[in-house]
Amino acid sequence: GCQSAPETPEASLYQQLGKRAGIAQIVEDLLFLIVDDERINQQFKGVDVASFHRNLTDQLCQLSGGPCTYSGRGMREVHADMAITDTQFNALTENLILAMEENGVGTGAQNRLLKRLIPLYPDVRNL
Ligand code: HEM
Repeated sequence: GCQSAPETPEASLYQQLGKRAGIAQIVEDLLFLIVDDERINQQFKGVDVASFHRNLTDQLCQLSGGPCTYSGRGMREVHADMAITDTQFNALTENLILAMEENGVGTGAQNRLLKRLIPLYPDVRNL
């Protein structure tokens, strides 16, 4: 096969997202999209934006193989009382994709990140 790439896939996804600074920008743009999205913005009323931004950035950084440690709460615990619907889950995913598009992340890298988020789905939906 063509296994000549020296980096691990994890390190390369982190690079493709623009390292922690790039991920922080994606999360900032995601926050603006969330605020404008009537399907989900009511869920975010009263949220500590700075801490949400830091924790989500660390989580995506760690998930993409970067040198970050997520120090927020567990996904099930955080989202348990929100009664998040499939429509809302998909709306957030759509906004994340848009935020990645806005930051020039390629489709392949987008899909690799989404693939790593899929295992969190049952926790976020409290299923
Ligand atoms: C794969 C999907 C998701 C991931 C990876 C994710 C990740 C996170 C993370 C890392 C935090 C911060 C936790 C902390 O500060 O301790 C958080 C908080 C939050 N999430 Fe999600 N989330 C997802 C889906 C959703 C959806 C679909 C909604 C609602 C539409 C949502 C609403 C919230 C809200 C409102 C908070 C703030 C909670 C608080 O600070 O009290 N999340 N999420």
